[in-house]
Amino acid sequence: MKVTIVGAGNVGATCADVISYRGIASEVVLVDIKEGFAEGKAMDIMQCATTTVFNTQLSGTTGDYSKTAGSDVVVITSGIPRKPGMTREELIGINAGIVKSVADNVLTHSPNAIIVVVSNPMDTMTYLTLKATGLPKHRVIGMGGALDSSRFKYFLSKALDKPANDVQGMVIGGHGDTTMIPLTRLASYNGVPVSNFLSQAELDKVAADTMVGGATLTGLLGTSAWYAPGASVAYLVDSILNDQKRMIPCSVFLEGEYGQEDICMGVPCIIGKNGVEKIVDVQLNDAEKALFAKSADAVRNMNADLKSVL
Ligand SMILES: NC(=O)C1=CN([C@@H]2O[C@H](COP(=O)(O)OP(=O)(O)OC[C@H]3O[C@@H](n4cnc5c(N)ncnc54)[C@H](O)[C@@H]3O)[C@@H](O)[C@H]2O)C=CC1
Ligand SMILES: O=C([O-])CC(=O)C(=O)O
Repeated sequence: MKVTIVGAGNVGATCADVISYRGIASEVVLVDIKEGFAEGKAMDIMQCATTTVFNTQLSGTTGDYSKTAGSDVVVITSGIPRKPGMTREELIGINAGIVKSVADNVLTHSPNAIIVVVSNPMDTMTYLTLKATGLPKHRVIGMGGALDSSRFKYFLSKALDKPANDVQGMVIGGHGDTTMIPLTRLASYNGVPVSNFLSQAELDKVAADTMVGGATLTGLLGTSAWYAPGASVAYLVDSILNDQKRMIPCSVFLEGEYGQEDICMGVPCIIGKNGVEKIVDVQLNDAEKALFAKSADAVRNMNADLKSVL
């Protein structure tokens, strides 16, 4: 199975690294516009093959999309990341043009690929990719919910003082500092509701920390995060390529689900070899439905800024 990752920067290269050492794909092509950059990242990662022990064939190219031909999955991470104090939404001006041209280039050589959109503002970039390419909705998947959910489980595990892998939970809604919806009501410690162990104030703090998880890391690192983002993309790609049918919150096109139309935002999806195979209705309560509607309003406002590129 072949994966192309466009953007060999922090997130793209980390994703290539995880896909390689976990043997998720047999072939990975990294693409960047910076001369020699993707080639260098690919060579560096390939020189781990005998120490972390993998057989994935990873190569890099400076903009030669013919090398990406026949990809099963294409991941778009090209674009600029935010700096401390910025929101993801402020990246739209530069990233929209990049994402649109990249999507056109990859589809010329891989007309059947499933596209995973990572560049921010991710929900709007996913909507742009879907509208600009005309691809069926099951083949355009925005990655955000997998990452936000892993951060949610991290903060829950800290509050519970229990291993993160014993914690279940999901974040839906937009992938923004104020639009994410950590579903604390449905989170559990090995099936037991976390509300059995944590007070409402503690749960509120977990939710608040999760929502600004990316901003906190951007403040600490000077640019946005990459280890968890890259690993989250690899997790999603694994579910597609290996037809795992995992339930992963992803930004997908809604046509009435969760009360929304003509928008891409995070909802729980079954992800398999066909991409988005099903949207799962988790039966939100009234308060959660109100949060989802508010989140959708914000994402829709952002999408309105696409008029100049669409
Ligand atoms: N959806 C999510 O959960 C997450 C999204 N992001 C977003 O992912 C994007 C990438 O972040 P980083 O990897 O940290 O940035 P980075 O700056 O390290 O890497 C971006 C790479 O894209 C390349 N690039 C720019 N234009 C290109 C083009 N037209 N064709 C090919 N390559 C091109 C750049 O040369 C650079 O190497 C940002 O927009 C960031 O906000 C980051 C983390 C999580
Ligand atoms: O925070 C950012 O700008 C990058 C991102 O989407 C994340 O790490 O969640």
